[in-house]
Amino acid sequence: MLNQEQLDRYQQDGFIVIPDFKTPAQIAALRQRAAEIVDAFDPAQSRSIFTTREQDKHIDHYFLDSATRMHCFFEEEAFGEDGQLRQAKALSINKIGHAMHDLDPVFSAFSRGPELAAVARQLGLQQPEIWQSMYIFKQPGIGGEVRWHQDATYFDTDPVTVTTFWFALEDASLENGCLWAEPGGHRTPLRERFVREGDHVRTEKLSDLPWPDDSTAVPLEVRAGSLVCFHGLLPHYSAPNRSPVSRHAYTLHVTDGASRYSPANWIQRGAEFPVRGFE
Ligand SMILES: O=C(O)CCC(=O)C(=O)O
Ligand SMILES: [Fe+2]
Repeated sequence: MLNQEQLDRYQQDGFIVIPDFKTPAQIAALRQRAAEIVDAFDPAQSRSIFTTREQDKHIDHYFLDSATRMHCFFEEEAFGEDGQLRQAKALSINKIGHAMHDLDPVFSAFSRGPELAAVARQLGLQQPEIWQSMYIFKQPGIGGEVRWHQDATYFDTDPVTVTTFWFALEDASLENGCLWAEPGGHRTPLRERFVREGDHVRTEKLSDLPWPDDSTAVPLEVRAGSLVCFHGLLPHYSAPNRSPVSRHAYTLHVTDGASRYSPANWIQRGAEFPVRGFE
């Protein structure tokens, strides 16, 4: 799948863009399925329109439970001061997460197959384990920023093996909030760790190293169908989407079963719902 030059580039930069990895038909099927999940979603389930402390607890549970389910999360700017949605529900959801790749046949088919298995192998994942899937809408007008982070913050393993497989389902541009990354930034240390303690999660600061800015980071403007793979220590970010055009993407976070997966990671799987790879 990848030639030596592309693999060298991955080592050098910490990311690689593979154009035309998915066909328009594959993308259409995933978009259709996502739209159906959103359509079936009852906003009262997430309780995210309430802001009291009691309700915050529900939001926590709604988030933690999503590790093994398919939950819809609203954009932060989805609601007006009157507590009502500012645009249609279908244009208000920030993302669906986090187990569609195992629970839904359409998502599972998109998330697996010999091509993905081959890329994972070439990137050094001996025993790929897909922990999480996210369908990110980056809605027109209100699509939220994803602040600078490293994905190893959320998928801590020893050694670091988490690798992100990010699929553009629409053209991603500077206007609609494409990804930004810092070439070579995968050689910087882990800055934060997201730790689960029972029903709570917290973020531990590990390093004072600053995040990149647009003097060193580059925008990853890619066409629909592109696959972007990146290293778990690569700092990345995406800006708010103030444009009238959405920026749908689908992303998988994958570790190597040969590395030790931290028992403090927020997503855990057991024999009742085992973690699977690309096969
Ligand atoms: O799509 C985005 O804006 C951010 C995605 C991301 O952080 C990821 O896939 O790890
Ligand atoms: Fe990320």
